Amino acid sequence: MAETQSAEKHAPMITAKGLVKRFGAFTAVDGIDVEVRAGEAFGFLGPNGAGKSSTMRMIGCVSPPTAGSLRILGMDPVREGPAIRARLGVCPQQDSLDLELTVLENLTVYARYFGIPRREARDRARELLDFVQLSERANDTTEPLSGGMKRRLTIARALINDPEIVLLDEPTTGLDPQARHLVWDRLFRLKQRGVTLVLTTHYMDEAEQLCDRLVVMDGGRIVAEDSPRALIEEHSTREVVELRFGLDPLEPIAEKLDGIGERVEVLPDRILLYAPDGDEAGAAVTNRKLHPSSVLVRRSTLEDVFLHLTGRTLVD
Ligand SMILES: Nc1ncnc2c1ncn2[C@@H]1O[C@H](COP(=O)(O)OP(=O)(O)OP(=O)(O)O)[C@@H](O)[C@H]1O
Repeated sequence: MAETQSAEKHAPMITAKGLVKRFGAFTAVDGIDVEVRAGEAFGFLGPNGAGKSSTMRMIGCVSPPTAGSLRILGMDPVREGPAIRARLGVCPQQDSLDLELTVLENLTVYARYFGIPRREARDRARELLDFVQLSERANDTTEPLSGGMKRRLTIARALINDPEIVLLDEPTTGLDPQARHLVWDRLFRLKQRGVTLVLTTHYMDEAEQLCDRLVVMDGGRIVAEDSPRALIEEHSTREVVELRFGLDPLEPIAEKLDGIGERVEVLPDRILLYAPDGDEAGAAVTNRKLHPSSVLVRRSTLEDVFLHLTGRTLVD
């Protein structure tokens, strides 16, 4: 018995092997392998169209896989969808709140889908509004809430059934920086409570802030998988020098940087010089009598990892 419990405790929450989603002749998810462990925050990072939402919808048991295998909490999403959904919280990309209901009612009405008794639903709703810092708005209609408040309410709603896994599809897209930080803070606290978080994002800073591990997706495939730090160590240098040269053509300038740092990338508006020591690389540029209009030395990010792996930027 103890052995079974221990095995269950360490069993992955989600396992996908060779998972495929096709829409007609188009392959949106092209044979991905993923394992999400209990208590971690796991991310799918990639640009628009990478196949992140299609993957999330399969995990959320609303879209059947075309091929491959998928197990969620040890169950099959096609045959055991309702049993899985009872233990999942889902925060979709578009808020789907009932704008005419009050903030509190959005939670209590949703609780009915899970058969939560009225009184318990009310208590839990109040507790969750406290958690997402919306208690003061409990009896207001939902419509006039700001985007950030609506997103926090959607997160609270996803928690009404006390889920073991919470799926968040682009949790902060469209929010201003302050609202994003508030959402990140709540999600971080949720993780501290032991809830497993699975999120998609095309913001590299969000992935770095929240994810213990992530997969980088592009064109329906996984191009890399690890912790944010390990991905940066493996696929980039410690520092990056961003060089701008006004309107001068950049390719001929980039050729003159040969031998400085480890790698050069030319973007439409700037040159990125990858080097362990950015200041040293910046000085070497000046020594070659090149005169950039601006020089910025920064640490490598997941954006640099994505650029290195795919040759493209995450957010155009
Ligand atoms: N129901 C559908 N029918 C046809 N094609 C679809 C459908 N859903 C998604 N796709 C296509 O599959 C590809 C992957 O879409 P998906 O929404 O999974 O990407 P994503 O990485 O989540 O991007 P986004 O951030 O835009 O949601 C896209 O090219 C999209 O147009």
